[in-house]
Amino acid sequence: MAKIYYEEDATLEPLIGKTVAILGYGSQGHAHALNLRDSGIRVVVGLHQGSKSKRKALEGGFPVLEPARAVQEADVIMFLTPDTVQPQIYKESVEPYLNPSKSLAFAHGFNIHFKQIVPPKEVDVFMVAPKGPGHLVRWMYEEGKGVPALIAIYQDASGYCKDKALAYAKAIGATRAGVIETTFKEETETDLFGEQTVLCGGVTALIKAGFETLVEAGYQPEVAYFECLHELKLIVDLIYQYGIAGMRYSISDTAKYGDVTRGERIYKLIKPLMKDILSEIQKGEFAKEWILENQAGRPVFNALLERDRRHLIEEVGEKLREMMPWITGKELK
Ligand SMILES: NC(=O)C1=CN([C@@H]2O[C@H](COP(=O)(O)OP(=O)(O)OC[C@H]3O[C@@H](n4cnc5c(N)ncnc54)[C@H](OP(=O)(O)O)[C@@H]3O)[C@@H](O)[C@H]2O)C=CC1
Ligand SMILES: CC(=O)[C@](C)(O)C(=O)O
Repeated sequence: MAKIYYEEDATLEPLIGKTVAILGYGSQGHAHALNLRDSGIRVVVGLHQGSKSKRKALEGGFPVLEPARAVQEADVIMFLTPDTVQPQIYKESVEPYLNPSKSLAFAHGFNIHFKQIVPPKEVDVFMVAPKGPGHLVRWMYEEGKGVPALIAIYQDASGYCKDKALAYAKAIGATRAGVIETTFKEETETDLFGEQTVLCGGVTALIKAGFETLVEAGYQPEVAYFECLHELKLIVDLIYQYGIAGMRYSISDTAKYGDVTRGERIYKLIKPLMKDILSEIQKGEFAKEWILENQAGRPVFNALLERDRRHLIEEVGEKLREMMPWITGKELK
């Protein structure tokens, strides 16, 4: 089993007195910047001209600079912009100002693993990848807790790159929950797989298919919503806290029997598809498709998101959302 690093395994020392440039101030960016600063680390935010996030970063009390200026001021440069714009930012605003005293950091390994960014050998390159949405990274930190994270060391020119990565993980609260060391390859491939087949893509497919099956069979959309979305959180909360066995302890015997029989049929159908999707990721086919999609201006991305935005489940959700047990009762902003 992998070693898990906790608070006592990490020290902030490698970052004390240093400046971290957070490039981007979105889901992860705002959380890292606020948590780092609350942990006593100096933070500057790098945002592009006309950034919609600038107001929020200024309201957060951060110095907001052009990316190149932020990089020149920083000892650690953390890329928290969309993955698809990182190579251009690197070329234009980071690479010209690199020297052995600076470190590059990422929250996802995509651009390093797929060679969209190839750093010079003389700089440290590490990853601190929270295994959860950015807003939870901040909310959990504020509650004295943390979101677990993965760390990876791609280049250790200084000889103490891992100490820097653990210090960064500690500063954003991840060592409160636990940190596991991985590689850029393993994080990239497992993260892409998980978000496509189990988390976002997988669970949305299950919810939509279930909801549509019931509605098309003539049941009320509100009832279908409760069965296929609302209650999902409650069941997943049980799994999160007590495991699958714990969830099964709490549900009825009737539900358990349906789970282990009909669930088995679904499992057998989807596992071969999951293996195909993992293969596409490992061969770089997904990465190539996503890079080309962005070069073309995201036509498929925008069309499919708009299609889902108009889905009946969204309309019903708007009507029933206030009945949902909020994760934290906070507003996504
Ligand atoms: N979302 C998540 O929970 C997780 C994300 N990650 C990784 O974290 C990184 C950031 O993702 P995420 O937080 O979701 O990103 P978001 O889309 O939420 O935020 C992107 C931020 O980058 C800014 N930005 C866009 N273009 C530029 C630019 N050229 N220069 C500077 N800033 C720019 C945006 O500003 P504006 O809004 O004005 O465009 C915005 O503030 C990615 O590598 C992602 O894979 C890892 C784990 C989880
Ligand atoms: C939240 C998270 O880790 C994801 C789903 O992989 C992402 O947003 O990139």
